[in-house]
Order: sequence, then C-alpha cells, then structure tokens
Amino acid sequence: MKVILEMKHATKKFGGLIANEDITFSIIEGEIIGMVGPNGAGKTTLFNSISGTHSLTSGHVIFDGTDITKKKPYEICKLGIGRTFQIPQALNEMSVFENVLVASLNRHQSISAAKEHTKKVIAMCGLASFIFMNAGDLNVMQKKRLEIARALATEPKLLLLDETMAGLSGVERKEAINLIQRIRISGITILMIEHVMEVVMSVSDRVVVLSSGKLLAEGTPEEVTQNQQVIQAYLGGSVH
Ligand SMILES: Nc1ncnc2c1ncn2[C@@H]1O[C@H](COP(=O)(O)OP(=O)(O)OP(=O)(O)O)[C@@H](O)[C@H]1O
Repeated sequence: MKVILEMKHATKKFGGLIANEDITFSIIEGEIIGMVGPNGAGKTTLFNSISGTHSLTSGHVIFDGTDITKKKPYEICKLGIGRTFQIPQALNEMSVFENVLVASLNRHQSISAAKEHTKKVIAMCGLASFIFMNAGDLNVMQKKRLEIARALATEPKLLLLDETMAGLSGVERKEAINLIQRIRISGITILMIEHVMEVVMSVSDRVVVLSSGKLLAEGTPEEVTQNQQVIQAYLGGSVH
C-alpha cells in the first residue's frame, strides 16, 4: 500500500481565524476518501492548501513523496493533483471541447495528442453529445461533468472533488456516482468533499470528518457514523 498524500499538522490561519488546525491524515493510492463536516468546518480551505491556492501557515503537505507545501498551483497540477471547484469555473464563451483542450494542453505538448486526449476525457464524462456546445449553455449536471472533465484532462494521480453532487437530482446523482467509480477504476485516487451523506457513505472507502477546523474523526463509513463525537458535533442526531 502506497501513501499518495500526507497532511502533516496542517494549520491555516486567516488573521485570527483558524480555518484548519493541526490536521494530520494520509490517503492511500487508489482510495476514495470522503470529507464531510458542517459549513465552515474548513474543508475547502484544506483543498486550497493541497492544490496551492494558498499555502499553509504551518505543517506540511506531502504528495507522492514530494513536499508540495510551498508550491504554486501550476506546479502541483504538473505533479499530478487535479481539482474541481464548488462553483464550476469553466470558460463560458468557449465550447466543451475547447474548455477540456485548454486543460489537456497542460499535459500534452502536441496539439494532436491533446485533442485525442480531450475526446477520450469528454467521452468518459458523458459529454460527447455536447462537445461543440458553449459551456455557458450547459445545465447544472453537464457543468459539473465539464468541471470534472477539465480536472481529468490534466491527468491527475489524485483528484479533489468539491461538492460534485450539489444541485443534482437523485437520478443525476446516481450517474455522477457511476462516473466517480469509473474514475477510480481508471487508477485515480479521489478525495471528495460531499454534503450528501448517502453518497459519501456509499462510495467512500474511508471518511474524514472536520469540525471547527479540526479533524474530528476518520475511519470507514461505518466507524464514523457510529462515532458519538461525530453524531453530536456534526449531525446533532442520527446519521442514517
Ligand atoms: N480567504 C479567506 N479569508 C478569510 N477567511 C476565510 C477564507 N477562506 C475561508 N475562510 C474562513 O475559514 C473558515 C472555513 O471555511 P471553508 O470554506 O474552508 O469551510 P467549508 O468546510 O468548506 O464550508 P462549506 O461547507 O460551507 O463550503 C470559515 O470560517 C471561512 O469564513
């Protein structure tokens, strides 16, 4: 078993506010890890520290054996971490194909190789029928898929998914879960922030729970749902 990501005593402060405090956990290659916690718990802040949007106040992020704590987002992307954003960040005036191609060019120097790769990623994400549509004209589900496609096009070893299920219907969620499982089968490790508990519990190998900036618990979905601290601090009652 190879550790692909290690958070070591990760602390992030914004002035007097401690958004992440002394967070330590590891992710094993091939896992799907669910990250849960109430609004403001510090989940997105942790994603931002991993992907280089900002750097930690103290502590370390080790990815695939390299200390990436102080690296820039484009360097972290090159090393193999892709991410999506809670609010899709696509270039609305460009087509689905162009959006994914831009991301693919991060990895491929030749345009023809980048185009080939773009087509594969678009097909994998179920967007083939919308390939020439402008990103701004897609519906919520398609925008979420495009967000994932743009991250996948950079050929990550680790994919960070930020609330992929938000705003999706039950049927759309099932399709999104399907896509996440296909991504894992293709060999990519996944860390996902998710508020929809049934999704977290059904797809995650392990779950990490944040509360008020701290790591409250980690374990299998069964373990965390039986953890009294989690039930009280996060859910205020039953998890089921
Ligand atoms: N750039 C920033 N400057 C100042 N405070 C910030 C910044 N980013 C986040 N925070 C604060 O840090 C805390 C953690 O926020 P964060 O967005 O990480 O939580 P979250 O768990 O992702 O919440 P949600 O589920 O609502 O997205 C919050 O109190 C937030 O207001």
